[in-house]
Formats: sequence, structure tokens, C-alpha cells
Amino acid sequence: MGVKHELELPANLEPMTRHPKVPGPGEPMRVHHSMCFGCGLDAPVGLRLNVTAGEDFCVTATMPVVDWMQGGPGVIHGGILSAAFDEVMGNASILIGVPVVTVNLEIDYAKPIPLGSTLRFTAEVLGKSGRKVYVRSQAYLDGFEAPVAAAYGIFVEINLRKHFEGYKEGAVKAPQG
Ligand SMILES: CCCCCCCCCCCC(=O)SCCNC(=O)CCNC(=O)[C@H](O)C(C)(C)COP(=O)(O)OP(=O)(O)OC[C@H]1O[C@@H](n2cnc3c(N)ncnc32)[C@H](O)[C@@H]1OP(=O)(O)O
Repeated sequence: MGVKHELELPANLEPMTRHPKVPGPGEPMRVHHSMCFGCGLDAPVGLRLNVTAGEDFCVTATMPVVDWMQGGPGVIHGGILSAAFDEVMGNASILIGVPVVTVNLEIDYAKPIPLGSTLRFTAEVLGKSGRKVYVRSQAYLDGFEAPVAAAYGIFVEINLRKHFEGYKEGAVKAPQG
């Protein structure tokens, strides 16, 4: 069995528009925090995902599968792949201009993913309903036509300032200089 889930979407999806200030197709998405495990370049350990804006509500990303990501011998840890999907899908949500956090993630792992390979991700926002944003992502490896893994995520719109109130004091800061 490969990728088998389909996300059940509500009937009352709302029309979406791409935010006018997000990067254009082919341009890199902005790093939302330099110490973010998913995309930050100052994070001591992190995925350092490079996400590129696509057309409409789509993004793409690539991720080299390096040794510290190992789970089973010679293959990626499922949690690392899940974190990568989370980051890529979160970036797709940015295209509609809504600050979100993840509330639900579902992953299909269809093939073992070897260390030394490079994963290619696609993600697209499928729709928005109230505060909920529905996103799908797929991961590909050279040599396989079908996705080697896939994910569905539900993200919920937040008030950015209020959501992180009380946590920011404990935030890890980027090293200076
Ligand atoms: C950082 C910005 C930069 C953007 C950065 C982008 C890239 C970063 C990507 C990584 C993102 C992450 O990992 S974020 C980190 C992991 N996630 C979190 O820490 C989130 C923790 N959860 C929460 O703080 C809370 O659950 C909230 C604030 C998200 C929601 O709480 P709330 O405000 O009280 O709202 P609530 O009524 O509960 O939920 C709102 C709607 O969502 C639905 N809902 C709630 N939970 C679920 C669920 N598990 N599955 C399905 N649906 C759910 C509810 O039914 C409701 O639907 P209805 O009744 O309205 O129909």
C-alpha cells in the first residue's frame, strides 16, 4: 500500500486569495524565524528547509537526507519527515496571508527513504473554512514516479501576538556576530 489517505474537506470552503506581499512563483519563501527548527539558518540543529513559492497556493522544497536524520539503519526517521511536512505545509499557508499553527497532521509513509538521498516536496493549500486551513503535501525521490510519502495538515489561524504572549521570554536567540 502506498499513499492512501484523502483529507475530508468541509463543504463550506471559502474562496481564497494569494496575499499580494508574498514571494512570487520561483522566489524563495522568507525564513520566518532564524532559529526555527524547520527553516532557520541559525538553528544549531535543524532541517534548514529551503522553500520556494509556486503558482497559486503551492510551494516546493528540497531536503537532503543527511546522517543525523537516521531512524532505522540507513533510512530517515519518520518524525523528521513529519517535521519537514509540517514546515512545508506551514509555508504554503503563508501564501494566503494568514498566520497559522498546526493542529493536526496525518502522514502516509510509502517507501523507506535512504540517507544520502534528496527529498523533493510539493504542498498546496486545498481550502479555508473559518479559521481552519487545509493543506496537502507530497514527497518525491528520484527513481520513483509516485510519492514516497504524503501528508495532510489542518492549520488554525491565530493572533500572532497573543498566541506567543508569555512564551517569548523563553525564546532561544540567534548567536550574535
Ligand atoms: C507561527 C506563524 C508563522 C508561520 C510559520 C509557518 C511555518 C511553520 C510550520 C510549523 C508550524 C508548527 O509546527 S506550529 C506548532 C505546533 N502547534 C501548536 O503548538 C498549536 C497548539 N494548539 C493551540 O495553541 C490551539 O489549539 C489553537 C490556538 C491552535 C486553537 O485553539 P483555539 O483558539 O482555542 O481554537 P479552537 O476553537 O480550539 O479551534 C479552532 C478551530 O480548529 C478546530 N481544531 C482544533 N484542533 C483541531 C484538531 N486537532 N483537528 C481538527 N480540527 C481542530 C476546532 O474544531 C475549531 O474549528 P471550528 O469550531 O472553528 O470549526
